[in-house]
Amino acid sequence: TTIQLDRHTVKLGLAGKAELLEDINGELDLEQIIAMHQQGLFQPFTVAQSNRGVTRSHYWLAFTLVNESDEPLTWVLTPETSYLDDLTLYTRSQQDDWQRHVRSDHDVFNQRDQQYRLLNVRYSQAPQSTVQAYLKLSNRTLETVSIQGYVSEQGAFTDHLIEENLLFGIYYGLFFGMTLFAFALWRYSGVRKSPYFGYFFVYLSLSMLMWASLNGFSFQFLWPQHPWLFNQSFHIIYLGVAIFSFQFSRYLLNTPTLLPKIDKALLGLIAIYLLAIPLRLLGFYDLVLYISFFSLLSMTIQPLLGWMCYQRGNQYVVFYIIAWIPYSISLFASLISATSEWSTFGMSTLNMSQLAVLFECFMLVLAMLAKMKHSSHKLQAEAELSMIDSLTQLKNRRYIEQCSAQLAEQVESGVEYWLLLIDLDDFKQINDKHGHVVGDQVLQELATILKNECRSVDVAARWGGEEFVIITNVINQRMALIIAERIRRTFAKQVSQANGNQVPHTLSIGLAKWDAAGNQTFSHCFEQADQALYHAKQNGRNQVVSYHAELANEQIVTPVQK
Ligand SMILES: Nc1nc2c(ncn2[C@@H]2O[C@H](COP(=O)(O)OP(=O)(O)OP(=O)(O)O)[C@@H](O)[C@H]2O)c(=O)[nH]1
Repeated sequence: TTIQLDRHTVKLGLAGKAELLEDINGELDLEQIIAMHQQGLFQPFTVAQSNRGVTRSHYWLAFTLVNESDEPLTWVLTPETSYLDDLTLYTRSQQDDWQRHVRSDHDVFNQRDQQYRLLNVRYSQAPQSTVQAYLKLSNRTLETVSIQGYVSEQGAFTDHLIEENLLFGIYYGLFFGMTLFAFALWRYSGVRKSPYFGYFFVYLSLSMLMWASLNGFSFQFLWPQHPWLFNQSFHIIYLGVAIFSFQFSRYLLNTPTLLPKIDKALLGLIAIYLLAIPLRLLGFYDLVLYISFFSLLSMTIQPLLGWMCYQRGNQYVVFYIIAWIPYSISLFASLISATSEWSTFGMSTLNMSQLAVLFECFMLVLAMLAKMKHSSHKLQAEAELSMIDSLTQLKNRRYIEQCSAQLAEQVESGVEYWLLLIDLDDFKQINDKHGHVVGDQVLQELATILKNECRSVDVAARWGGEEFVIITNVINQRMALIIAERIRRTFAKQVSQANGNQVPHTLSIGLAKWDAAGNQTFSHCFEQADQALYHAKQNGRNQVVSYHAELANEQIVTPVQK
């Protein structure tokens, strides 16, 4: 049970080098402890005994520190956990009197010997000397207890701190970088109304706060003057982390729609966690401690939630599932370590969790990106669907309006568009004679002809009722007339069949050149095509009429062979 110190001693664990005594009621004083030690009531302290679970017990560690060098040596003693309430160290050098060093996380930060995130005692040991020590670790309330302690030579400890701070600097730098990136994503990508971003930010902030509390940085940087804030708030922070992680998941995964029953259960859990917050403020400490640990434990079901949503077709949640797996495993291990005596991992699981939460948040940002991409595809698909005519599966009038505006913007000089306005002849009679269903069938047959007669670069659409539109960019009027004439003839030849009856039909076409490059508006061109169509109807139907300037005054239209 002796600890040999030298200039290179860094974080030398007391396990294996100390003896342990549990003081269940915390009533024993130094005299009694010394007597019990002499009676052999202490037992060897091993790593396996460091996790004590949730307890009110106080613990004593007895050990001896030896400085064999010819120089004085200053050492620093630190505990395992940041949230230890009280640390009392009794030391006796050679035959001197016993000295008592009392440290508490209820004291303001700058009272600490070493400005370090964990409580500590600094002690200068004379050359060639032996120091006998009893270390008492205790909490003022029910708490998860891990009783390891570490001794370091001060110079070596300072070097170690440089490394540790660098690592934590990188860690928090990555966290803040990610927060900024997520914020920029939210601010500039048009998803400002998506609630999952809001929940993500709160979850991220609370997670950082929770881990800053658990690793002790909160005492150093967040509330150095008000350490009581930690003891009053940490269960509420746990609850907040759980509440916001579930809210984030509900919105990201869309559980209300995909998993309605499970979603109700999640809402139930959230309600319990919310209720626990005022209970804690009212003083129900022990109950809320267990609820808050349970809330963290319940978070580990989230990869499963992701998996269930994935199976129901939410393919974009893959990143979400990957995000949660390492964090769930390490959170689970941390909780087992903290609340039971089974695990020998000690607090290394907390370090694992800290790394895992960084990875998790990074993957959750990717998950949100994936969701945004998915949503924009869905919106695009919906937008496309809203521009399709359901009866004929041709594009509809809305599409033509949008597409003509785009064509007008992008048109290059020298490109000519031609507009064909197609209208069935006496369609009302077809409906009246054969019924609406047959009328629909005729419209569908015409749509098929238009699809076949158009090239992929042309646009064919149903303008409304029994009127159709084609925009084509053939090189001259002759080509446009050929296409129009081919459509007219094919439709006239193809007699429809309905209930054993033949349904003959014809159509008329008004043709107009759309001088988009010359700033002619589409609606102006449409009017001209409409005038041409009017003349075709006036002139006996079943024909193509091409618009020209004198048309409005002419009685005779341009006939095309029937
Ligand atoms: N079956 C069916 N009929 C439709 C649809 N949309 C419009 N109609 C009918 O199309 C007919 C158009 O009639 P009118 O505007 O008088 O034109 P028309 O009978 O074709 O005469 P002209 O155009 O002058 O040759 C009306 O009876 C509408 O009810 C549809 O989606 N399905």
